[in-house]
Amino acid sequence: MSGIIKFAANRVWRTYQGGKLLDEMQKKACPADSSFPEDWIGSMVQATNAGREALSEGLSMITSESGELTPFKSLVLSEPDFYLGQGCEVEDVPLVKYLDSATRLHFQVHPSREFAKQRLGSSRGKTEAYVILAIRDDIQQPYIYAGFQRPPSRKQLKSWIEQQNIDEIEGCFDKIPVKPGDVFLIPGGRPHALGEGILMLEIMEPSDLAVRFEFERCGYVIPEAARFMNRDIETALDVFDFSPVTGESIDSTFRCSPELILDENGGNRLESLIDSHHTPCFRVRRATTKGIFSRRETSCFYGIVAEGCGMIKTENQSLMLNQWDRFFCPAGVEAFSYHSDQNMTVLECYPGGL
Ligand SMILES: O=P(O)(O)OC[C@H]1O[C@](O)(CO)[C@@H](O)[C@@H]1O
Repeated sequence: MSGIIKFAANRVWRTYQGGKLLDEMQKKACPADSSFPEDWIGSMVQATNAGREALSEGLSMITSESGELTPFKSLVLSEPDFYLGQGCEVEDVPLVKYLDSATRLHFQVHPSREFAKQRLGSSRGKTEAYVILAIRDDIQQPYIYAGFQRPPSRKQLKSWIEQQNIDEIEGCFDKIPVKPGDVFLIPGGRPHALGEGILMLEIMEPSDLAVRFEFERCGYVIPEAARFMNRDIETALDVFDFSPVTGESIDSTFRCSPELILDENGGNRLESLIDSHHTPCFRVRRATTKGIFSRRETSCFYGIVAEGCGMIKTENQSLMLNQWDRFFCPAGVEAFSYHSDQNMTVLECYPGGL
């Protein structure tokens, strides 16, 4: 395999409900919400699901040229210079997911990279970004929670967590309205919860580290080991950034506005959604094609077809792209072109810090 790789669905078990829209994308006979609300795209990260350790979840599998099912990660590691490019390590490549929530997710906070390195023996934290793709029809006011608008003291939060006083915890946040096309970056340390009825592309540092400080959602009780990353509550509290993100500073702290990189006369457009001035952890671009869009990228990336359909062509390959298709473009494939007469939009997710 020496070119662009398309991925099949890779559904992952989580503690919350959702995934009906992902079932629809997969053209399942009876789409329904379940405990598989996420699809990890070309993932090189193992999921951490307490009580399900015997199962291998998270890692994407691909069919090799000899017909064997192999982890995508093994293929990448067999030829890192071609797939990742020189100087890029597997840990530099973001974890990218479709996430489809039927219910509000539990309140959680992820470690920053520094915290993960210093305190958890992990090279990556979980700074994460959301590109909102769609909202369910029955949701009138879609929202996320992010950052404390009214930060509690550490002591107060500890007691609310111990007593599971979710009303008090929820009172620390304002609902942040979201709509398709919106982009948010949630740095490690910022507490958050995603609202119900949101389909998004989620891009994050490649880890599954989470402090879950709301222990029960919709009847599911999070096992103790999964609450504080198998550590104590003081360690969990150390993860939080308690500094306030007031109503007025929500947008400047979390929202990312697209920046135009290229606008060709014919209607092709390349925009930067997340760049190194937002975070060193990953980059995200949006390519819209009307006609033929010739591109050069020396870095590897995941491509996700968010709208429309068309083709991607290289010197040796010509692949159909339908809406919701996802692929990996190795660093060694520098020149490629998108072809579409329907404004095909591809979200491109790149490693950071290179
Ligand atoms: O607690 P769970 O069920 O693992 O779900 C956590 C989910 O929340 C997110 O961190 C989004 O906030 C996802 O990346 C992650 O999979």
